[in-house]
Amino acid sequence: MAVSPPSRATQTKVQSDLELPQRLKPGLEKTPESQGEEPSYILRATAAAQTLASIIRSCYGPFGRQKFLVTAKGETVCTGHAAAILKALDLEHPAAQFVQELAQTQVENAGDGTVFVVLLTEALLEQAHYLLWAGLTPTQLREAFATATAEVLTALPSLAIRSLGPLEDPSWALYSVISTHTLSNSDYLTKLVAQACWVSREPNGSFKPESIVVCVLQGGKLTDSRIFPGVAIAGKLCGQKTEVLGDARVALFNCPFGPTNPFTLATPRLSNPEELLRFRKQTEQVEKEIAQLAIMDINVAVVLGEVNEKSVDQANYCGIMVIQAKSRKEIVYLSEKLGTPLLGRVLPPLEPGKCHKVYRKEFGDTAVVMFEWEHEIAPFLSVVLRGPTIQGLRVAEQAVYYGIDAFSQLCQDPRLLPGAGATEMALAKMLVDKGSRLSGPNGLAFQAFAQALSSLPKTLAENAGLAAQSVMAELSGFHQAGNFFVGVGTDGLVNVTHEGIWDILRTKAQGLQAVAELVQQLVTVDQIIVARKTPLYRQITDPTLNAKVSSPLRAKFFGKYV
Ligand SMILES: Nc1ncnc2c1ncn2[C@@H]1O[C@H](COP(=O)(O)OP(=O)(O)OP(=O)(O)O)[C@@H](O)[C@H]1O
Repeated sequence: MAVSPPSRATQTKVQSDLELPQRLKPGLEKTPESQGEEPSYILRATAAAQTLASIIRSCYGPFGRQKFLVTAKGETVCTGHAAAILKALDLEHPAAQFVQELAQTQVENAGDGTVFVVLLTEALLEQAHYLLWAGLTPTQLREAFATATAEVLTALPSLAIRSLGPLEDPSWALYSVISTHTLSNSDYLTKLVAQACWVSREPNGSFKPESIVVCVLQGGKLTDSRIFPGVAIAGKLCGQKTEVLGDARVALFNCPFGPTNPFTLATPRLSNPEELLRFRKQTEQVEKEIAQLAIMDINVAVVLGEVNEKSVDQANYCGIMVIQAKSRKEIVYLSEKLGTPLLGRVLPPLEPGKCHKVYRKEFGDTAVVMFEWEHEIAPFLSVVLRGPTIQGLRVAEQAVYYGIDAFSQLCQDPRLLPGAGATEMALAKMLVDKGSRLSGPNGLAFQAFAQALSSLPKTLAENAGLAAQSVMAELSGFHQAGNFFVGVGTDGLVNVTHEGIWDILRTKAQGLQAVAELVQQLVTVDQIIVARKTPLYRQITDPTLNAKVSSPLRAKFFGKYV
């Protein structure tokens, strides 16, 4: 039986009463005095984690909801991407900040599992709260949780029943991850990503996620999306020179291409001699700058900013192809891939970006600008996504990145686990079985961990709009009977091996390990100490302890904690 809330704690039975904390002994009732002993910090940390989890709980799984997110720049986006939602939150409670950081680290390291880590942390903290209330000391709890975590991490690989072969098409292994993050055409997108990943894989089996570039191009349908060798950008060609078909030498500019004052060469409005003089000087300066580019053999200029017509004429004259990038992301990509800096002035770079060809490629009713390398050293591949709306393209782009990260994980460890909550339920059953044979804190911690793990399939059921209690009872019945491949699907329980729902072992193991470490740390915290920006160091629990201004030496010592 799992660890229950305080009101039910008195009914919990494990083997040895002697080793149980006082409040878990049979027949012991909750007294008013004992209420005063609530471990208040853990209660507040649990409440903070609950608040955070409540924001993204509905995003978990393939039936997850979308949210309107108003970004700091005031832009409204519609997203179900938990990492983006979490990143946007301004949190005050340190426990919530730690959970937010944990989720961020998970997404950076594994590219997936954001909601999983937040929900599991919340559930484990809730269980920790009950156990501390019941009388376990923080040290006992931390050690017992560490034992339960070790048990889980040891058992986890034994549940990985499939593995991606080195020469196998990875579509089946990427489908769950991509379909969870797309609203439509999951099959098409999965095949596209699988093909891009498979082609980009090095002969020795390694894979660099950064070798795949995603370019979004509004218009058409998602099924018009394609893969091209090289880097594709949705930039606009500005001059007469529309291609460089060998030995391209590229410079990137994060500034206007031409005079910077409002009296641009195309529309001069000069009302006095000083303006005329300044205008002429600027024109000469720009001519010099563009001539300098030509002297240094630059034949492609990519500009993020305004492009002046007269400057383009000058570039045409010098044989320079001018491309106006549509977004900062595109030009940053190019800077990374070509290994040349993004310059704030029109100057020749010390090291220009080199590739074989730069040209416009017709693509359905539109075109992209391609940067291509010679075949044998072609280091990049572009997934060009089409779609009628920018919002839809953003979702698809995110799903592609999830797929690429998943493939990267699989290249490091090809093992996969049954998904849809089946693995969490199998682990929970194993912990309950082992926990019921253990006495004292370890037995309780095993049961608490099991309870926390089973909250994940329960959330999948809730998000699918199913009757969660009865689904969980049925799911538990199947797992008790040894059917470890049963999980939660759209209309109820499903056999995940038949449905092809797989989770990546490496991602799940990383998430479990990180959550367990954080919870073990949080259960031993008993206070929040806030170091103010002014040199006032005080405990927020006792405002009367306000220290006056500290000495410079003291300030120096505490400086590193501020
Ligand atoms: N078709 C499906 N039916 C049921 N469950 C599924 C299906 N596809 C994926 N899942 C399950 O959904 C869960 C993952 O959901 P999701 O991707 O939303 O969470 P996450 O990975 O923790 O967060 P994020 O992807 O935002 O980083 C896993 O348990 C996975 O097995």
